[in-house]
Amino acid sequence: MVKEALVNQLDSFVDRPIIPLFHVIFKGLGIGLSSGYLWKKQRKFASTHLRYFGEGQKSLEKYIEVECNFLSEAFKEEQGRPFNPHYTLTNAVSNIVCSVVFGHRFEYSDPSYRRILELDNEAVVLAGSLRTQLYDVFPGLMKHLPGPHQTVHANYRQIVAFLRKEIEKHQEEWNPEDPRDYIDAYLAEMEKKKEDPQAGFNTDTLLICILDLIEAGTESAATTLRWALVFMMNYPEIQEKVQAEIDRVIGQSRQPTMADRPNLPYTDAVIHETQRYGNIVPMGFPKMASKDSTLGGFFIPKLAEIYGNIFTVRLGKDTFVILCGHKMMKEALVTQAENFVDRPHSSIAGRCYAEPGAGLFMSNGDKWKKQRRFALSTLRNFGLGKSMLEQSICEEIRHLQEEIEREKGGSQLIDPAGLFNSAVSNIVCQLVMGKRFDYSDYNFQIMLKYISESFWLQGSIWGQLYEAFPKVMDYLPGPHNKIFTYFSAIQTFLAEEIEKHKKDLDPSNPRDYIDTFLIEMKNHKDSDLGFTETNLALCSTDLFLAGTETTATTLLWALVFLIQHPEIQEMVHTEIDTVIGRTRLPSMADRINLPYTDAVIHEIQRFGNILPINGLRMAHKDTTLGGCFIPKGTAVMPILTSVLFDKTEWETPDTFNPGHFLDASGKFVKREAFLPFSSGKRVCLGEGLAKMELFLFLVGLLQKFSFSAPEGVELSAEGITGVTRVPAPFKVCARAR
Ligand code: HEM
Repeated sequence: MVKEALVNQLDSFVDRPIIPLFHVIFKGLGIGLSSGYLWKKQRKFASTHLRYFGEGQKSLEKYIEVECNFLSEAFKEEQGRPFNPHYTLTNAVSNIVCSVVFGHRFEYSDPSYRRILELDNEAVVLAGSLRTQLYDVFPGLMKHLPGPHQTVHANYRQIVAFLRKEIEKHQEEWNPEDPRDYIDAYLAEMEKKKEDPQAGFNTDTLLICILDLIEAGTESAATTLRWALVFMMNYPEIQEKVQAEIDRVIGQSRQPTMADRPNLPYTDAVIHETQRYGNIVPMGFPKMASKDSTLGGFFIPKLAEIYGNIFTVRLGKDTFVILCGHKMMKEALVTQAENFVDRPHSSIAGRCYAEPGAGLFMSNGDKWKKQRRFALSTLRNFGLGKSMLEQSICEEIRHLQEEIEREKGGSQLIDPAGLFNSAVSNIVCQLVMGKRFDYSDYNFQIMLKYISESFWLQGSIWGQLYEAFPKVMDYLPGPHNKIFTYFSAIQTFLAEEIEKHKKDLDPSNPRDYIDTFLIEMKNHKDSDLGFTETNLALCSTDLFLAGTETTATTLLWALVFLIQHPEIQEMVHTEIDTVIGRTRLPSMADRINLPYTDAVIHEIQRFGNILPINGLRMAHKDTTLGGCFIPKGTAVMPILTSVLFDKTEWETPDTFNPGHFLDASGKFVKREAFLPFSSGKRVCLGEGLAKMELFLFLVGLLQKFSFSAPEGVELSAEGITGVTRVPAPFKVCARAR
């Protein structure tokens, strides 16, 4: 996996993320924590010049030979008594880098350099502690609080002041004709690179570069040598064999050289094993995905190419079994439907849903079965499959068309996200609350904003931190708290609607889901199947949330893809003109006569891939899947990306190609691996509704408008992934046809 990320995908994972603790001092400069162009230039300069002043020339070996003498003398002075070798060793190792960078070494007895080494060692140790890592999560807050992070910053400031003096001395004595060391060479490069400020050759970057070189060149090698001492003491027989080999090959009188290495295979093996077993940088340094290679989105399916279609991933304290590819998904969600029907515990849901096991999305067992069946039949009664719902959607299309006309004004530009959210949400509001909201309704708009933001927050690092450390996060400030504030505001919004419904409820004439539920409650006074008022608010919230974000996001992707492929948009226009014309509104009966448009809508859903990791599932009992034993209670992640982009199912998986859904004669064809709504017993409850909305809204919009990007703007298909994968915010030009 490490090879896959760092070697095979080296371009995707070359950058460093911003680590707030270090950013205060390093500011993205230098070599170790920089990214992009600056990193490339600084790294290239450093590797070339380290080679020039050391490697490849005799001088580095000479420096080390001299230092070895000093070190042996210092050890001898202890006369076999126990002593702490820490700082003598560290100073010796550090002197090698100092010779290359500053052109001189420091005496072991020099108190000022000893102090720098102590400060650095303390900073490195503290930086890895749990309390200091809190700084990375809450930098804004922690910078005002006492704690080890303050020591880390204070230590680095003293080290930086020390290094700045070295640079100033070099600047005073600088002779461009005779560069003595790394700093001199860098000063010359600063003169040369004046025209290229992005490369970052200035004294601030120099300072951080030498901090990087000194720190990395000191701590790491010195720590490895300390481990070597530990292992030699713990394994005296190995120490003896190394000594025997050295005695035989080099003897006691002359110093070693690199040319001796091939003749010391046992010693060489011991050094390698010391590095492996010492494991001094256990976590590596964090790398940042510079392209969209998200775990759930596209990276995990890549892993499937190496590990097969079923494997385990640990995220924090949680373990997930990952399922990839259409065949594995079918085996789990359809063939073994009963075994994988439940959802695992989620700390976020646990806090949101006041009643345990409430709602539609997260509930399990009999309660879920009953509530799902009730919701489906109620939605059917109020419209699905009936012209009533089609009429509501068509009425909403008229409102949407008017809003687009109003918003675009002279510039022709509209911001589609808010409009689509309002229009789509109004359909589910009709079904659940029996009413639609005006697009200018303040409260409604606030709810829509809360929905989008909480979907994003739940999938963000904040949501993930909450899932991993709920007890700690409960007490900490941060954006994760908004998830709960928003959820409870949405729930209150629905609870108020329920109160209103209770006042004018006519049991013989239910108007919507809320009315039907209130009536049903009377038949379930003694059951625990979730027919309570709290659960009504929670189920309504689920329908409102799931019914808004998903379909609106798919419509946004539709605009992105149709604008990126104007020839496809034109073919859809032509088909609609031929079959429906431009005056009457579309109906579901038209779908069969619009095979190309239908194929385009399916391809938008496939390529849009709006729920990349699907809903989580849990093994209901011990079972076997793909030959692997899955114990009861294991969380399972059926990755939808891996089905919608399955190389064995789609002719051109990585291309937007409506041809995936058309046969040679242009007829629409269904595809088994088309699973944006997932599959099995927990398949999306709103699939029928969503399909109807997507068809009617898209055809209604394309009948009236041609869409394009504003002059000079290229829309991106990269997407921002929270729980859903949404396009980055964009504006479009809507021209009336
Ligand atoms: C393009 C639009 C939509 C897409 C792509 C979509 C996709 C999904 C997916 C992938 C799941 C998880 C299924 C699983 O765990 O296997 C789901 C669940 C669900 N969806 Fe949708 N959905 C969409 C629209 C809607 C709409 C309009 C509604 C409103 C009625 C809705 C209501 C639900 C509910 C209530 C669940 C939970 C079902 C359960 O756990 O039993 N969805 N959806």
